[in-house]
Amino acid sequence: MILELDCGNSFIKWRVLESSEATVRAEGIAGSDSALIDSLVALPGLLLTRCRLVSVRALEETDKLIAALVAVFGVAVSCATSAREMSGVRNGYEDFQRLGMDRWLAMLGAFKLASGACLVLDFGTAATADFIGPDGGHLGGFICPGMPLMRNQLRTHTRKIRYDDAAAERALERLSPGRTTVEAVERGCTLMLRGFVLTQLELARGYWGEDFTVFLTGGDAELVRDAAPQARLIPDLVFVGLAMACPLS
Ligand SMILES: Nc1ncnc2c1ncn2[C@@H]1O[C@H](COP(=O)(O)OP(=O)(O)OP(=O)(O)O)[C@@H](O)[C@H]1O
Ligand SMILES: CC(C)(CO)[C@@H](O)C(=O)NCCC(=O)O
Ligand SMILES: [K+]
Repeated sequence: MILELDCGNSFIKWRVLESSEATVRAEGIAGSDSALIDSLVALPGLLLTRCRLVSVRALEETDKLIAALVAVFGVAVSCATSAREMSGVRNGYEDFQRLGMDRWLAMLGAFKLASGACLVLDFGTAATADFIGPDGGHLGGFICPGMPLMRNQLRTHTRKIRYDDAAAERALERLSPGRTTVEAVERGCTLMLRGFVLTQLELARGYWGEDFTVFLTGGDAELVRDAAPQARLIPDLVFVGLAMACPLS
């Protein structure tokens, strides 16, 4: 069995594939290294042979997680690393190593699935957009605060914005102007993200007319779905790219 890990800034997304790589045996989201290991240890019949991992965390943090995986499961871990070019995609950053690995892998996955120009939109801790031309050339992208950061900045820097997660979820049943604090904040931030999507779509149309594929990914992709009904919602887009960047054999 193969363990795949996407270590973001807030959560670790994980899944276990059968060795054939054809079926997902188990998957989940962990808030910490130890929570990840607990979830894995609790899986019945787990027999890991390999592990592939992508991280946007600091090197020391990532190394610590790898050491723990090696210690607990005795598994070899291969880590996705930056490249100037891979699978027909050319990194557009001035310094290619500075481009977030999650963005790079999502781009590889998207270009493979689209075989043409694509706009990749990822909604996690940060919201990101990346533009890949029909020839695989990455034009660059944008990074903005995602839903968790926008909401937490408001909570942190105001005195009267306080509410719990349950109220936040209920507030998003509609997007009409809020009549409570929680509605006003949750709906306001959601509309900001939708505005971000519309702006990116406009930019992409400027480059490629209607000839491009839009990909939505990340934990909060559902929040902006209505703003891009033509988009392909691919929650595991980073994992598609991870398998390309870290082939096992
Ligand atoms: N089961 C879940 N557990 C945790 N967060 C979830 C879950 N489902 C959806 N989310 C949403 O996903 C968001 C986090 O997104 P995601 O996990 O893609 O990114 P991340 O790991 O925090 O950050 P990064 O952008 O660095 O990948 C949170 O705002 C949360 O609302
Ligand atoms: C932008 C995030 C935080 C999105 O997860 C990540 O891709 C990252 O840390 N990137 C490094 C900076 C950059 O991509 O320019
Ligand atoms: K991400």
